[in-house]
Amino acid sequence: MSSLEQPLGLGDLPKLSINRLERFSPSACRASADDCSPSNYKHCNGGNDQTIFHGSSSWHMQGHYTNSSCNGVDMEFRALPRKVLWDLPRFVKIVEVGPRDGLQNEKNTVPTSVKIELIHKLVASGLSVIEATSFVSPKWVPQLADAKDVVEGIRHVPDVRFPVLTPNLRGFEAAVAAGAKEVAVFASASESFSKSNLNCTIKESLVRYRDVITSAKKHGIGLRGYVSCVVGCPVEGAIHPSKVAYVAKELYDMGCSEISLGDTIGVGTPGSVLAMLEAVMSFVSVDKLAVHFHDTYGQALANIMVSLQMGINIVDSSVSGLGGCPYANGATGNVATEDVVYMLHGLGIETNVDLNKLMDAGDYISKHLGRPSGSKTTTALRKLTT
Ligand SMILES: CC(C)(COP(=O)([O-])OP(=O)([O-])OC[C@H]1O[C@@H](n2cnc3c(N)ncnc32)[C@H](O)[C@@H]1OP(=O)([O-])[O-])[C@@H](O)C(=O)NCCC(=O)NCCSC(=O)C[C@@](C)(O)CC(=O)[O-]
Repeated sequence: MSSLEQPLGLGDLPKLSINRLERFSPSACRASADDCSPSNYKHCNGGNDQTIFHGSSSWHMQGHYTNSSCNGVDMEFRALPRKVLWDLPRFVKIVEVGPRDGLQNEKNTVPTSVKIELIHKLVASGLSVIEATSFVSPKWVPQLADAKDVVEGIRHVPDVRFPVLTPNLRGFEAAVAAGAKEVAVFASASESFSKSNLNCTIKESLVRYRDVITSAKKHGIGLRGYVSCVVGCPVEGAIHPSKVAYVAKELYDMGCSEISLGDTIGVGTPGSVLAMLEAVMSFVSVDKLAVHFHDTYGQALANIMVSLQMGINIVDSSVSGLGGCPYANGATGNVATEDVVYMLHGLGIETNVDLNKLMDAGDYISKHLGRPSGSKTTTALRKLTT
């Protein structure tokens, strides 16, 4: 990765003639950098060893902290970034949903071989969880009618989890027969969306999922649960947080080990997301929660940030920002994985993902689809390097 491709932290802004930002300049801290090394941070921050010093790049957050905490220049800023960033996780697990959520909404069906190659490229970037496909009715989602062949094509790949969506027992059995080791069930917090997406009420979907979950437990199959429309529904409008909390709790109590909260149409803002998370977190422990944002209104990264601040450390995203739900009018793609990785690395949060290789995967699928990447990071970096 060239230096241009490294995520920029606040320390990259010394040229701005804004006084407050100048005080964050890494050069302002250089003289005292040794004193402020991560190993000495305990001393610098008054003995508290909780720290976000976990990146190694010079552009990660430590320059920012060492500067403000050790040279005595700016005590005001020592407290401020800590207040805002202190509780961020050290590591975020990214659940890549591009091959499933991303491709289920494409006008033209993507060939199986391209899907498999995309998954291999995503694996090469370091992603450890990649949602591969769905075992749903091909009449409802023809784009994923080749689910069995996709699973067959990746089943030899070691050390990576490949969950697949299953809407009922029939889908579950087909997934297991194909070799899937992990499945996801998907309910909705909106009655109308449940009807349009699953052709049943929320209650009926939960009854179906009880069977799937019982069977999954018997077979030792991993289980994820989705709640969609967690902030808004294309038909009903705003969704009350209590409805989300109810469905999340039901799925969790039935045995889903992770609950992904989906803003299916991307209408959430940090304010509405916060209220929703607070309600859900009253019933489901935060370490079992993931967030899944579509970027329809450009709010996804802000929503992820507030989720991290709430303690969530699992984020769903889609390479190149592919995606959308065929049964949610107006929903655009998921937040681009490249943009999420760029932001997280800029915050000094580890992901184990190689941004360059991830962008290669994005280029591959974008080229196949005949349109530019939906990732702003890729667009910016490709301009710099060509
Ligand atoms: C649930 C059903 C099947 C009900 O669909 P239905 O029409 O009510 O069910 P049915 O039992 O009457 O079956 C209809 C036909 O589908 C067959 N069938 C039935 N089940 C299966 C199966 N598993 N696999 C393959 N075939 C199946 C069944 O055999 C029958 O075939 P026919 O007799 O007509 O030839 C249908 O509504 C469906 O497949 N829905 C899935 C829609 C979907 O995948 N939507 C996108 C998911 S994205 C999402 O939910 C949001 C999320 C997770 O991404 C998070 C976020 O973004 O917020």
